[in-house]
Amino acid sequence: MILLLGHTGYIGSSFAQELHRRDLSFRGISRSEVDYTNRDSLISLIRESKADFLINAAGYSGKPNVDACEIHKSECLQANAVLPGMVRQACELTGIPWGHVSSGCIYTGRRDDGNGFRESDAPNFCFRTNHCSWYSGCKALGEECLVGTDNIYIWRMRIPFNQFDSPRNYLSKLIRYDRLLSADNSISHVDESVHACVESWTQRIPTGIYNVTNPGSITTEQVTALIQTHLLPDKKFKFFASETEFMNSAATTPRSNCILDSRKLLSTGIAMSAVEDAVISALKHWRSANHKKRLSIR
Ligand SMILES: NC(=O)C1=CN([C@@H]2O[C@H](COP(=O)(O)OP(=O)(O)OC[C@H]3O[C@@H](n4cnc5c(N)ncnc54)[C@H](OP(=O)(O)O)[C@@H]3O)[C@@H](O)[C@H]2O)C=CC1
Ligand SMILES: Cc1cn([C@H]2C[C@H](O)[C@@H](COP(=O)(O)OP(=O)(O)O[C@H]3O[C@@H](C)C(=O)[C@@H](O)[C@H]3O)O2)c(=O)[nH]c1=O
Repeated sequence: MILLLGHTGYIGSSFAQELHRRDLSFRGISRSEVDYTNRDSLISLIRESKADFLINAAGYSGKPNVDACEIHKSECLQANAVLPGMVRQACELTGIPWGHVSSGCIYTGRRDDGNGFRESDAPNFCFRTNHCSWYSGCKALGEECLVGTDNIYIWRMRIPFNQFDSPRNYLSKLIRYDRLLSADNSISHVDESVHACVESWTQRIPTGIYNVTNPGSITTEQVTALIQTHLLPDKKFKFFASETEFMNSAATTPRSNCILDSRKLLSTGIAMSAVEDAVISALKHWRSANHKKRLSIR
């Protein structure tokens, strides 16, 4: 039996669907039902439910985006840095393995050799290095609280998207933002990523950190061109002249635009589609928010 923390969230609900689709026995837990942020409550829950795996998809990601984490600093710190360390204690004391949803947003740019960041590379967009966002700093701290843990999968996703129009979907965001930042990013098709995370447990691949992004990277301009080709041929996109202009007019905190190397996951036999193919697939199967009519442009 799998315990799923944060099943009401954007990423957590995708895990719930994937577990349901596979007919795997699981129980989604919400803080309103059991306060899993309390270590003893979580330990009791693990013991009573006889769980043999736990997925932590709970966290504070900010709505509509990470700018909100600059205002709600204590919630972000508690949910992204303190909670993982507390879940670690509960899982270690009860002896169950677990998976933690982390973020590739603890990096910026690419490695000095031009390649994507590997799982073994130290974060370079965190409180220990440069000027990072509060969110990214807290996510990196959360991973620090897990150093030395056995029996854990740390799944790093980035900028989720899929075929369902939603305020959290990267494709929906690009369609709706007034102006766009030019960037090159590794991104995660949510359904494929969650499938890969669950697969890592069902196949019992070696535990550790995994970058769970679609192989490769994609620029904002490439994504908008694909949106025009496959969904909205008449849509015009406007871009910021620079990151400075983006920061001055649309954002309060810097964004982590970065490239991750996802070959470690692939080496275990778990494959995700190339990033451009994943974006095209989402656009070809696009479903508007009410799942009935196609997204209308302003
Ligand atoms: N969305 C994204 O772009 C990405 C998210 N992630 C990570 O995935 C995890 C989930 O994010 P996402 O699904 O976007 O977040 P959501 O806000 O959609 O859901 C998070 C869930 O976490 C639970 N939660 C526990 N503590 C808190 C708290 N203090 N404040 C708010 N919610 C809390 C809530 O469930 P309940 O109240 O039912 O217990 C909530 O539904 C986070 O760790 C995030 O860092 C990683 C990469 C990308
Ligand atoms: C606000 C804004 C962002 N962008 C760009 C910046 C960035 O490249 C991309 C996404 O930025 P947003 O601010 O929408 O999303 P952001 O909150 O930065 O998204 C991040 O959330 C956390 C939870 C994660 O873990 C990350 O993986 C990532 O998904 O869109 C624009 O082009 N125009 C805008 O007006």
